[in-house]
Order: sequence, then C-alpha cells, then structure tokens
Amino acid sequence: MITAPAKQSVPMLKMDNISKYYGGEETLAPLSLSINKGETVAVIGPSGAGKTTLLNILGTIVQPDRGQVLINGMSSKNLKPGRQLSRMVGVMHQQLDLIGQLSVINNVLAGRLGEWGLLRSLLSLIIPQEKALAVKALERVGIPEKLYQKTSRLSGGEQQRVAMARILVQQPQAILADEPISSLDPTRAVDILSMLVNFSRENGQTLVVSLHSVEYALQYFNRIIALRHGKIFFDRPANQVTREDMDQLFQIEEEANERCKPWPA
Ligand SMILES: Nc1ncnc2c1ncn2[C@@H]1O[C@H](COP(=O)(O)OP(=O)(O)OP(=O)(O)O)[C@@H](O)[C@H]1O
Repeated sequence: MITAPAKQSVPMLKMDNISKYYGGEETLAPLSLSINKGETVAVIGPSGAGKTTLLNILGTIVQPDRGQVLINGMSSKNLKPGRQLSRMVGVMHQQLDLIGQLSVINNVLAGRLGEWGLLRSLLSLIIPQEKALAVKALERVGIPEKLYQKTSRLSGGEQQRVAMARILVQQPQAILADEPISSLDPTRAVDILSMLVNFSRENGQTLVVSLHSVEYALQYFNRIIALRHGKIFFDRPANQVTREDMDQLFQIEEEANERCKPWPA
C-alpha cells in the first residue's frame, strides 16, 4: 500500500540567514530559526543580546540588512501593511504604544485599525465601532469597568491589560511581546504572563515573548531560544534546559573581568 507523505505544515514564523547591523556593529549575526503554529517561545539572553531586534524583525517593524523573514510562508516584504499584516502578527511593545489621552475603549479598538479603512477608524474615535468586541476583551483581561476611562489615569498593570485587550481584539495568528512584564511587580507579572500564555493557547496562536526572567521563561513556555551577542546560543524545549546552560548564557565576559581588575600597585 502506498501511503501519502505526511503533510508538512508551514512554519508560522521563519528567519533565513538574517543579519542586522547598527553603526557598523553586528547586532544579529546570520541567524535562522523556525517557529511552528501554536508554539509558545521565550527569547532570553543578556542585555544587548538582540532580543528586541529579533522581535522587531519578526514583526516587520525593523528591516534586516540581509536574509528574509517568512510569515506563514509569505515573505514579509510581500505582506501588505493593514489587514493582511495585522491578521498575521500583533506586536506588544515594551512601551505598550497606548495613547494616554484617549479612553480605554479607543485604545482597545485600535486593534481593529488594520481591518478598518481610514474613515471607519476616524469615525470610531467619535462613535466607537464594534464596541461589543472591546467590552468582551476588557472582561477577559479583568477590567471591564475601565471602558470609558482616560488611559493615562490607569496604573501600569492596568495599561498592560489594555494592551492585551487590544491584541485580543486584533486576533493575529502570531503574537510577539517584547518584555511584557518588565515594569510590573512579581504578582502582576505572573498575572499578565499567565493570561498572555493562556489566551494564545486557547486561540491556537503562536506566541513569542522576550523575557529577562529565566524563571518565568522556564515555567510558562514550551521552547526557549537563548541569544548571546546576536547569535543563537541554544534553542531547545524548556524541559531540556539545564542550570549549566543558563550559567553559560549569562556568564560575565572574561574581558569585562579584565577591565575590572584593580590598578597594579
Ligand atoms: N535603533 C538602534 N540604533 C542603534 N543601535 C541599536 C538600535 N536598536 C538596537 N541597537 C543596538 O543593538 C544591540 C541589541 O539591542 P536589543 O535592544 O535588540 O537587545 P536586547 O537583548 O533586547 O537588550 P535588553 O535586554 O537590554 O532590552 C544593542 O547594542 C543596542 O544598542
């Protein structure tokens, strides 16, 4: 009997030999990786390793100097900004990109801008469009009562929830979040991170998050991509990462130690 070959699914996110230079310095070395649909991935590494740059390239916010990014099998260069791109990837930046002067509902509905044309987007500032979507998303992140509040009056943790509600409303196939818990205390950090991971799992979305906390990376994510000096230091399932891997990843540079030696007498 002849059996059909197993159908290979297209990776959700793929980087082929990506390089990025800033001021002549190599920020990302030729780097390749592939992330499947529905994977939850933490990107970790020392400060300056290139985590934000990697996420920004995957999110098509920054263009690589060499190589190509494929999103759901399509070159990112061919994805049209607007509806097509917003259905594929949603990005949560460290700074959240909320407009403080606007009410929460308008910031949440900004997740729909990719779907709406210019006129509808402008109209929504006066008469919020698809209000039910915003209400539902705010209920899911636990702050439905903040619907009409001015966003700048919310606490840091509440603003983080607004940014999450905006992603829920956008419903991209892949969510890229850059240090989504950096400004939060440990209890709120756990709330936000578990919410993000649970929502993306429920919706079958791919999730890629950059994190400083190794502990949270190992606890919440299936796969860990570790960067060091713009290169992949290791890339493996979270349950196969060892203490030794982490020690090596974060070890202080020998040169840095040299620099810190006391002056000779
Ligand atoms: N727009 C830019 N212009 C110039 N240099 C940049 C730019 N963006 C990043 N870099 C440099 O690229 C390197 C990697 O930065 P990146 O922010 O990607 O690292 P990171 O791993 O996210 O760091 P952190 O954990 O501190 O946020 C750093 O040396 C940084 O100074």
